[in-house]
Amino acid sequence: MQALPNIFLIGPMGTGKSTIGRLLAAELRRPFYDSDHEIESRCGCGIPWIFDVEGEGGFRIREADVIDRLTSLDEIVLATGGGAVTNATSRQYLRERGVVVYLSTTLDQQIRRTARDRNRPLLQGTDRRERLRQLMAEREPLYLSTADLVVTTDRRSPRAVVREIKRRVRRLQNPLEQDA
Ligand SMILES: Nc1ncnc2c1ncn2[C@@H]1O[C@H](COP(=O)(O)OP(=O)(O)O)[C@@H](O)[C@H]1O
Ligand SMILES: O=C(O)C1=C[C@@H](OP(=O)(O)O)[C@@H](O)[C@H](O)C1
Ligand SMILES: [Mg+2]
Repeated sequence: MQALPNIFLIGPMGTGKSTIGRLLAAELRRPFYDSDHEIESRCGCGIPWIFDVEGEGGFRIREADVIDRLTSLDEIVLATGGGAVTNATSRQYLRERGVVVYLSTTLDQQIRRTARDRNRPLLQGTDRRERLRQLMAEREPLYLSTADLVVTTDRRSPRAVVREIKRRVRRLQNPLEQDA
């Protein structure tokens, strides 16, 4: 069976990119990368620290560099951060270097799934619902224009989402084949 291309996951905070990416990579027996984790390990510091010291602009510079490096690899699964698509060059690299899957979810699910997390600076000290709604309004066109596939993660377990991604990516590769 034909090897799957690189698979890049995009979408808003809390949609499940990091969780599902890790599971998908394990099922496909290929390396998994999370751009946030890569940024933190290269910097030796946490994302909140980067936002505090270098601002969102500094974080985006780091993120664009990491996206370029990771999308240059072969046969990987990459979970990007929710704002990676705000960089036009990153969008180009994602589109050119693999299959891009937009994991979509509802605002309620985003709120529920990010409720206990303190590692997302953009959500600290704000009206979380309003902030997430505003980010989605700005970014949804970028998700849609960058993605090859859209897969919802609502009311679906991570494993069910992984099955759906595998099925849809294989169908993208072999449109004439009956679903195995
Ligand atoms: N399909 C899903 N159903 C329910 N909870 C999920 C699902 N996918 C992820 N989660 C949970 O939502 C939270 C955010 O997931 P995460 O992978 O960090 O999202 P992202 O990387 O897109 O911000 C985590 O606690 C994770 O366990
Ligand atoms: O939406 C965003 O701008 C961000 C999303 C985060 O990643 P997740 O989408 O994995 O939470 C992380 O990159 C940073 O906090 C900024
Ligand atoms: Mg993540």
